Amino acid sequence: MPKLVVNVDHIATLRQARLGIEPDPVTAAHMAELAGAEGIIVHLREDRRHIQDRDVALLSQTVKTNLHLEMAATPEMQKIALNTAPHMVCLVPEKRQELTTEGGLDLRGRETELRDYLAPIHEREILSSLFIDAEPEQIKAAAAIQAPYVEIHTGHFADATSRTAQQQELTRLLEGIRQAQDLGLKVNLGHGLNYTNIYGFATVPGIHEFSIGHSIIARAALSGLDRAVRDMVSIIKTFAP
Ligand SMILES: CC(=O)[C@@H](O)[C@H](O)COP(=O)(O)O
Ligand SMILES: NCC(=O)COP(=O)(O)O
Repeated sequence: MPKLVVNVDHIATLRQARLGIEPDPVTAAHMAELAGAEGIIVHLREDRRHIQDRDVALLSQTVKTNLHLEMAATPEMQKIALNTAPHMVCLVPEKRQELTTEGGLDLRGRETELRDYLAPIHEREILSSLFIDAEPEQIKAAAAIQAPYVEIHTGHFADATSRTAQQQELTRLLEGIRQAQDLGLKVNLGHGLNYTNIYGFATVPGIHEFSIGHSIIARAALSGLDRAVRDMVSIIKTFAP
């Protein structure tokens, strides 16, 4: 059965609105784990718009399941990853002006660079994942970089504005998932997934994890974090193994 890994970035977004101390993403992570999350994700952005270095340091000591650190492939983030030793790092693209992640990494021509970038992380026995679009060239490049996981970007599927467009995006994702699995990559899915669109993946075999943040935190704002996580866990537990 796929795991639910909860991204607590937007607990920190609310905290940073007043540059205060609450709500604390560290507390939220613990609550999410108690509610059934099998991992916690934080995206330490270069601009620190939400998750702070303090959050990553504390979470690396307090998360009982698995901590996933999303980060740009920079020397600063490599040093932080090596110092905090999360269970997994996920390399994601970043643009300061973006509202949220807009797409996957472009791996083409960067195979050697990223394989070298990940080498010290792998030496510390930290797993790695590459956040990519479901494009054949990107999936082939991910296999060449030898990161054990890919996280296939589901944002275009989530943002589709018609059923036809959503079905086209879902078909593209399913083809990408199959190609990645055929190349021996473990497949996670994430970005923009919610309590409705996630059913598109209910019968897809071999998905390792769903990385979900915004929709869970949005529901939590109205019905509480425990309920929001339990609701998503109860959906995913009905999915194909
Ligand atoms: C990579 C991804 O899709 C998200 O996990 C990422 O965290 C989105 O960035 P924000 O959390 O800043 O919206
Ligand atoms: N990598 C995707 C993630 O961690 C959460 O993305 P979202 O659900 O906040 O869009």
